[in-house]
Amino acid sequence: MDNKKPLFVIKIGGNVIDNSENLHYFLKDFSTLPGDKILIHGGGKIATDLSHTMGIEPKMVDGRRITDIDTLRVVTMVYAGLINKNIVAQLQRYQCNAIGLTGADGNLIRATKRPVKDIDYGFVGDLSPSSVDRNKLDEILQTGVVPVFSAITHDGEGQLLNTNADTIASTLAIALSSLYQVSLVYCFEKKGVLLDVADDNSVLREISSSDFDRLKAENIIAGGMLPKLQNAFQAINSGVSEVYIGKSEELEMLGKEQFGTRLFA
Ligand SMILES: Nc1ncnc2c1ncn2[C@@H]1O[C@H](COP(=O)(O)OP(=O)(O)O)[C@@H](O)[C@H]1O
Ligand SMILES: CC(=O)N[C@@H](CCC(=O)OP(=O)(O)O)C(=O)O
Repeated sequence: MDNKKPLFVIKIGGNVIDNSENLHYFLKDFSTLPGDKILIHGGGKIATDLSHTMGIEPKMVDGRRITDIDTLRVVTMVYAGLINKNIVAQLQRYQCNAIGLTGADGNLIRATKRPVKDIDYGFVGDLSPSSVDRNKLDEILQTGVVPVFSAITHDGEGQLLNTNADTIASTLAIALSSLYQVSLVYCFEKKGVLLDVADDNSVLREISSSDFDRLKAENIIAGGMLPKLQNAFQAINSGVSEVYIGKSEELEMLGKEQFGTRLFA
């Protein structure tokens, strides 16, 4: 029997954040989840829209943003400022005492600038489980305050780095799995991993890593779902107790009814 305390590590994606009604609905449900919890948010869609407005052409390769110095300024303003502080304020409104963080705050997540190979991603951070100061994060959790992480980390040498929010969520979940019984939940705008991406009723209730390989080969899983599932399977294979992917507006079903897609090793 696992007698570790339960912990929810929940990630919310950019398409939900872009819709204030859906975001508020999600935050209300998030605030009522019992026990310890951490929220990680993206915001890629808003950063892309603002980049266009500012005359900076966004460039994505394999789901990762090429982050030159101007783009780093935009994503820091958008993720660590605008979105992070709005989410924290909304959570306070629902009596959920939250604290907004980047990886630089409290030196909680230290990343490594992605090495230049075929592609120079610029100021993009890569993570490993040792990137996370799990004891410091545990101290924050024990105060009862809910950490809310944006997609910004640092390298310990004064450089901020743009870091994929799905990867931050799985890395935090893995790092904390030695202290907690972690449920990692990816919330986005669809009902789960779908057999037909245009049909919200085609949810696959369970997928294993061999199903993932097959669905990838058949092109049923594509785009942003590929890195999300890679991160999610890494978590399930590295000590995280359970991993779900589902719709942000259905979070209240978690632990009560069937929520989204559950992953199996
Ligand atoms: N089989 C699939 N089931 C669900 N979504 C899929 C599938 N294949 C591709 N996708 C796409 O993946 C997207 C989710 O990835 P992404 O946009 O990175 O998520 P997030 O909003 O959490 O950052 C969905 O909006 C959908 O268009
Ligand atoms: C390096 C990198 O790609 N970082 C991501 C971070 C934000 C993110 O992950 O947002 P979503 O969850 O909304 O996609 C980006 O700038 O798009």
